[in-house]
Amino acid sequence: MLKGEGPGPLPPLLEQYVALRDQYPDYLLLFQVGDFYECFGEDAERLARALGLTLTHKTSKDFTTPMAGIPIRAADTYLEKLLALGFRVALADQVEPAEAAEGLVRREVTQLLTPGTVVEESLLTPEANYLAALATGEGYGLVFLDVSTGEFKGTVLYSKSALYDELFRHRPREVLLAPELLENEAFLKEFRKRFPVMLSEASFEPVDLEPTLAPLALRRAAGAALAYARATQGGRLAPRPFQRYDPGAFVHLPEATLKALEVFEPLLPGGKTLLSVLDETRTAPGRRLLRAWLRHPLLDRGPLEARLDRVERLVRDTPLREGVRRVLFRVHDLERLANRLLLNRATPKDLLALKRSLEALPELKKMGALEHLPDLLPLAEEIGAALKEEAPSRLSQGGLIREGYDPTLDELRARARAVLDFLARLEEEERRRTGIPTLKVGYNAVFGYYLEVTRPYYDQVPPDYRPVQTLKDRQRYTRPDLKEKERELLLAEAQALRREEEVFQELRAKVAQEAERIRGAAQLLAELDVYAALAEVAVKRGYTRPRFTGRLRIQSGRHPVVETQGSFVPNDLDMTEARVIVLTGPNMAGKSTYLRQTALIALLAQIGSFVPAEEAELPLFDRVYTRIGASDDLAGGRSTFMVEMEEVAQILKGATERSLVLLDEVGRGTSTLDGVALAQAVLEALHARGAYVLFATHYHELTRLDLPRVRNFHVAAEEVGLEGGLVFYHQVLPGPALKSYGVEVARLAGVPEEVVKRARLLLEGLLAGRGEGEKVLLELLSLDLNRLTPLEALQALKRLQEMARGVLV
Ligand SMILES: Nc1ncnc2c1ncn2[C@@H]1O[C@H](COP(=O)(O)OP(=O)(O)OP(=O)(O)O)[C@@H](O)[C@H]1O
Repeated sequence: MLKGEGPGPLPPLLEQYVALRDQYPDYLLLFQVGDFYECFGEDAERLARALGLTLTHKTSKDFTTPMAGIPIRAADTYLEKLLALGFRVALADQVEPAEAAEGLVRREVTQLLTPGTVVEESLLTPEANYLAALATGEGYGLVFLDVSTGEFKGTVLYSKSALYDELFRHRPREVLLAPELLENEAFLKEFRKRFPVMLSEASFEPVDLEPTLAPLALRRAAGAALAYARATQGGRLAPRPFQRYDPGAFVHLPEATLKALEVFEPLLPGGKTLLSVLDETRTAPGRRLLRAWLRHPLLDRGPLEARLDRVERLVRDTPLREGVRRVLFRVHDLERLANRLLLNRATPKDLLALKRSLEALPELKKMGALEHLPDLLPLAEEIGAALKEEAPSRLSQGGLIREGYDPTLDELRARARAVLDFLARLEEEERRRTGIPTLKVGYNAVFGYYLEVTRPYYDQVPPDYRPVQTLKDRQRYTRPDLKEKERELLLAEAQALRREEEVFQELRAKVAQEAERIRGAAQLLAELDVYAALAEVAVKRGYTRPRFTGRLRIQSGRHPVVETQGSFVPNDLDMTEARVIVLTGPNMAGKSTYLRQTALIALLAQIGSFVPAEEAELPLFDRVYTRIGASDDLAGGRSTFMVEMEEVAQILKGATERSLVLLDEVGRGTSTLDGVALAQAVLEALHARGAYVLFATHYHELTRLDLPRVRNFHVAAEEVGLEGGLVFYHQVLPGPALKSYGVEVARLAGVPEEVVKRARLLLEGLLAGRGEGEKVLLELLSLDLNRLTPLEALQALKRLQEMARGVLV
């Protein structure tokens, strides 16, 4: 019922509102009243709260209820906001003109908008807009559908962490959960925490997928996505053939890695991302494809070299690169255009955009940028022959079809024009006939065309004029033949308008037959766009082509994002012999940056991009793991240390000899002794595994690790002056750092002098005293006597003795 006060039945308007609203219980119903969309009752309160609107009251005789509304003129802005807030919105429009209505205007729900299914260009960004559906069975069946482009794909995942990784990668705006998941409270709770997104219900009836062997969980999820999307689109949907993909066929990039490397999103608001540095694309499909590549870097050399060849060609051939980018600038979002064609939603403006885009393609062919582009020029010519260059955006306005395209239309227009000519001549003729110099032909909505005579000439009005309206100083008349002409004109105009619509629809249907070829062209253009963008970045920033030699050796590598923000000191990395690098150096020296740049270079190489280095030899990594920084999961209720160890556990479970692992201060979240012990054990395990590990740490104990493939490096910094000022060189050099400078950095940060002094004193005490002694004991206890060879035992003894000597001196 409607929240309100007052006895008796609802006023009729509100009754109509409630009836429609109750048909769409999961939606916020916006109800057109004239120039506004209104909500009443509790929904009015929700709307006002969500959008910060003032709440008013709808009051009639003995009834009052809260009311809030948005102007239809500015509806898009508000709708966008509502969708972003996770509302589903139903638009109930007036479907007949108010003047034509007998009593209450008829209203119907004309559009259902949900975050994951919008197709209105005004409510979309150029990014992919995914609706996801999730069902269980032999694993998690996860399906993504982008209603705006028709992209439709899915995969089966066998662990929750893989599931969340995949969700994080795609960032769907709405997720449909199968009933067994919606009813599983524990799952739901965790899901909400890990992946806060709008959840919706749908019927999970399985559909057939190619290949028909697809597991039930996948077929159910696909069925749910299709059914839900179809319902919001009024039954119209044009999905592309379902694509089943295997995340294992790509480099594994866990959520933590994408976050830590700031691939798509900055860690701090306003920060720059890898994507923002790379995104020199010129078209929306190109931008979406670049994102897709970054989501799924490749494992195999063949396709990577092919991509690199394409990029290299555009790097070397500057006129070609510039030409391509210039042409692409004129190409519209062909993917979404093709989709709108298939849905019968393309507007005249869409067809013109299509025409302009298609016209640009032969130029690309001529340049030699794309050989296999389908020839769609005839289609562009057809559109050009039919539509005027400045077609109105709405069909109902008419005037969009060119003269000479359709004989029937020309004939109707000629008829209308003849009447207009007659009316134009009429004024002249009647003035002559009646001798009234002020006689005028005019038009208004009530009387149609009329003849107007001013008072002084009333006696000259001829007998065939019939008065229709008297004003203060003038009189308006009509004439039987005038009425007739007017009817003729209106009829011809209405018929012409209808014919225009028919012609447009025929044209659209004809163009829609080529939608698949347009999609094909869109795909090729998107790729070209990405190659050109990567080439542009490579030239602009001085990247080089990586070589997949199986060795990890980077000369003068840089961080692709940090280097754009100021001067940057390039650094080398050579892990030909080494597998573990222990990196020490004061805070702020550049350890994290060095770690990240290594992974970013590898990632860039494995999407087929040039890399920020003078020279880069790389293996093909299968996974990139990171454990960087304190990613508190306060919302998830897990402590920093707990999160850290969970991530470490994942890494230890998954890392192979082809994996790249970045560890930044692992162990920091707990007591020093625990931390050192854990860090060492983790390093030893990864070392045994043969993974490529970069380990940044303040635990100088770790620089004494005695393993064959461990190397020590440090980031250079220097103390200047007696007061312990610190200069950072950001230079990575062999050997461990001599000390950690933590106290000096604290001083730089403005910690009061007396505290710094006290810390220095304490530090000296610690260095000289107990701390070291404890480490000797720890080392002693960590020896596994059952597994030591006599030689190793002797070496350990020697090391212990040296350490003990250090303590006592
Ligand atoms: N090679 C470099 N050239 C120029 N500036 C750099 C370089 N490396 C790092 N920086 C800058 O130095 C600052 C500190 O870098 P980073 O965070 O990597 O230090 P860190 O050693 O990891 O510090 P902490 O131990 O406190 O985490 C950053 O602002 C970064 O932009």
